[in-house]
Amino acid sequence: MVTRIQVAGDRPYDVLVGRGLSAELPSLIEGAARAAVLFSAPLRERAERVAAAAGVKALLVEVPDAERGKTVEVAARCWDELGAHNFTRTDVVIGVGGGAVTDLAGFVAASWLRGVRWVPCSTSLLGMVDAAVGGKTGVNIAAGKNLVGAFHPPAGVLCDLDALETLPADDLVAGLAEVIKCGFIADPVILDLVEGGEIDGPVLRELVERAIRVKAEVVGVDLKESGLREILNYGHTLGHAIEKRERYGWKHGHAVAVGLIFAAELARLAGRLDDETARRHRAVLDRVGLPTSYEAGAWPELLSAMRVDKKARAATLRFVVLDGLAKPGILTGPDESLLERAYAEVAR
Ligand SMILES: NC(=O)c1ccc[n+]([C@@H]2O[C@H](COP(=O)([O-])OP(=O)(O)OC[C@H]3O[C@@H](n4cnc5c(N)ncnc54)[C@H](O)[C@@H]3O)[C@@H](O)[C@H]2O)c1
Ligand SMILES: O=C(O)C(=O)C[C@@H](O)[C@H](O)[C@H](O)COP(=O)(O)O
Ligand SMILES: [Zn+2]
Repeated sequence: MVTRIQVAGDRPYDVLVGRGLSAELPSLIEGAARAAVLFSAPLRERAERVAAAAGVKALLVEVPDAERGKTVEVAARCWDELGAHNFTRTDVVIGVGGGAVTDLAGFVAASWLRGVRWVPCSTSLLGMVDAAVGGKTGVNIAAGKNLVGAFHPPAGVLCDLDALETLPADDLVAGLAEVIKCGFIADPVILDLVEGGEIDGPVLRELVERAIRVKAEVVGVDLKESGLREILNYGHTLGHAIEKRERYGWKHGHAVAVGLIFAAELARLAGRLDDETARRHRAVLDRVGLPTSYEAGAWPELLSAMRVDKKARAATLRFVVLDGLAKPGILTGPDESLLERAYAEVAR
């Protein structure tokens, strides 16, 4: 069974969730003569199958794995490959991999000839529920996470659940951080499911579909993050600062997990969130094995890294917080002392 979740916008597209989805690819890239298939080493076999299923001349482009591939230098190498093979505006870019590869593939597509079509074939939980949906593409630079990029929605998204069978357990857990984020900002049934028992088979599929629906609803009305879309950044202000401090060696989902607890404590200390909902953050993240603390001495460096967060306006930091379960809002310009007290709750 294939589930289709539509994402609205100027050019609406579908996110397909199911098994063995390669046969859906040709209809998404109709009119293309060539496809560049970007992948990293662990996904070579899958990328070769996707390339064969595309039904057009395919150029396989291997990129470094995980965050090592999400750089300007790797993007430039991809541009050179497209140039060497005379890729034109009717050709397409396909990303086969987790969020890092699809963010890179989307960025290469957004920037090549000022924008060509692209399709993420997402292979990680985090990629399916978040990175592949919504058209945020980009790379990291020394100054911070995802600081160079473009909004460039895909032609369609393939979430082949078969891929999750080879996903390392640690990466499945990392993906749950974004699923749980969706539970807190919009769909508490997600939290009930995660708290309820084993996360496999039909429960995993339900979680994937529910989280995609949360994201699709939001990006369908606010592609460029002029308001509502900011809620998807819940937990990311501190999360991205941790990733930068770790030189992108921490998994994104792990950093977001710590960031979610920080944001919950911030809201609780600001008098906006009740104790029980704040406590639930730690409990649910802990339950699935996500990290819930970070180095105490890192605070000054993290505070400075948060200043390049995309939600900041001039010198004013802004945080997504909750005013209750599934009631996201913005906390603007909190005192440094409040931020420090919230950090003390995650510091070890
Ligand atoms: N664009 C967005 O809206 C958005 C949203 C959320 C996250 N992101 C980005 O996504 C990235 C994180 O994505 P991620 O958690 O998928 O990490 P990732 O892409 O680094 O993948 C994690 C690891 O899993 C491996 N892997 C992926 N699928 C596999 C499979 N099926 N079988 C075996 N190995 C597999 C990868 O090769 C990698 O080693 C971050 O860069 C983050 O910033 C972007
Ligand atoms: O799609 C969004 O919008 C999000 O904020 C989703 C996040 O999970 C994701 O990590 C995103 O890449 C962060 O975006 P950024 O603009 O803060 O870099
Ligand atoms: Zn994220």
